[in-house]
Amino acid sequence: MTGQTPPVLAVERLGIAFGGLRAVDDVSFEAGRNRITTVIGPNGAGKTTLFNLISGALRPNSGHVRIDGREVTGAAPAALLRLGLARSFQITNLFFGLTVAENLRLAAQVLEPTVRAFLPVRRARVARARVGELLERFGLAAKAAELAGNLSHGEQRRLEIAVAMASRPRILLLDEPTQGMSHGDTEDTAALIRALAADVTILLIEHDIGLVMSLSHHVVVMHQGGKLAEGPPEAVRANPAVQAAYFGHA
Ligand SMILES: Nc1ncnc2c1ncn2[C@@H]1O[C@H](COP(=O)(O)OP(=O)(O)OP(=O)(O)O)[C@@H](O)[C@H]1O
Repeated sequence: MTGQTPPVLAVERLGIAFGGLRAVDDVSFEAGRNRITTVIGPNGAGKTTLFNLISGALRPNSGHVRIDGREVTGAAPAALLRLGLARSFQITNLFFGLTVAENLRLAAQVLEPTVRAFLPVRRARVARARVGELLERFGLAAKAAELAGNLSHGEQRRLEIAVAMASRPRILLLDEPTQGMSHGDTEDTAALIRALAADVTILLIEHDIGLVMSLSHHVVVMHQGGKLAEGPPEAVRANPAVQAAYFGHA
């Protein structure tokens, strides 16, 4: 034993096959505490499948996922949320017919002590306080009473991240959080993600290489299910194998 604190999130030799296709093949890496670790790779490289394995949406055929050294492989998403792992989805995951505040309150309800969890919403003090914090932090206070379905695309993506943060997770998985955003919204969201890293360990899937370079502390490159390389952003970009497999393709 080294006596060192285990990494907040560790993936060890993780793998899953769909029929003959090894969608994630023997992938290992660690996400450092309060760091932004970004998974990149060409379409079909296995990034989303990797997220599905880590977040409990899929069970791996092989390998391990550990949170703070504790084995959580194959645990259900709700159990992982209780252990502090939250995920924001690439496909929008909001209730469009509810207001911004209501979406946040539903997600924050897990913070209520169990005995109060079924009390009327107006008495859920912890959840209500959390909603207030999130509205401020995510710049959504002016939209609190607006239906989520009426928000702009950029605001909806921001609300999704706020919903994922509602339970005060320690690990946040974000799947292409700036996809489809305008340049201005992308910049704002990048600043927001950077600020969030003060509180949480972030694992990101991102296609925008400029953003990957400016946001990430650590980059994991996937290719055909396997891990091709990992390291600091500049080192990864300079890696000839990465350039051939990924940056070489416009
Ligand atoms: N449920 C499934 N059943 C069968 N094949 C699947 C399933 N999910 C993913 N795949 C396949 O696994 C491979 C990896 O897909 P995945 O979506 O993880 O890639 P990705 O890197 O996230 O791609 P993109 O950047 O396009 O989102 C692809 O060939 C995909 O077709």
